[in-house]
Amino acid sequence: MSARVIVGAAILRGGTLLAQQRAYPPEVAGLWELPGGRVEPGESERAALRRECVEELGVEIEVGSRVGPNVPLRAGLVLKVYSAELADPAAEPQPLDHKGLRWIDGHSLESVRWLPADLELLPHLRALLP
Ligand SMILES: Nc1nc2c([nH]c(=O)n2[C@H]2C[C@H](O)[C@@H](COP(=O)(O)OP(=O)(O)OP(=O)(O)O)O2)c(=O)[nH]1
Repeated sequence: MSARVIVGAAILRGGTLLAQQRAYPPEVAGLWELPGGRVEPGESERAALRRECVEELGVEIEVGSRVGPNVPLRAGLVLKVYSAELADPAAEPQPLDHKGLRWIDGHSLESVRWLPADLELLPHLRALLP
């Protein structure tokens, strides 16, 4: 069976990248990740990203192209990241399911406490920022 896919959105606005801080489970609470989550059976990866961003952030996004490689997570799961923008640039994402949100510039990217898998993607995320 192929690995189940977790999609992550690298949402860009004004030269910054949106990150969200996990509230649970305890072993990763306080660490930062990209908005996203599991692709449901029969759902496209882009549709899953749009759904997750409505659920987690309360905003619509436009999904762009793939960013970086597939990153294997624990057995049977793989993380795939896509670039994205807010459909309405004036909309303000809300941390509906997370501890907090942060718009990160290129200089701060490395100092954020990311989930381990996301560290592998940092050079690719850095390349999206001025
Ligand atoms: N959304 C997201 N998840 C990530 C990233 N990096 C990373 O390792 N993950 C992991 C954390 C979770 O194990 C999984 C995402 O699943 P999820 O967002 O549905 O998290 P969850 O634990 O609430 O879901 P579940 O397993 O209870 O269904 O992928 C990332 O940048 N964004």
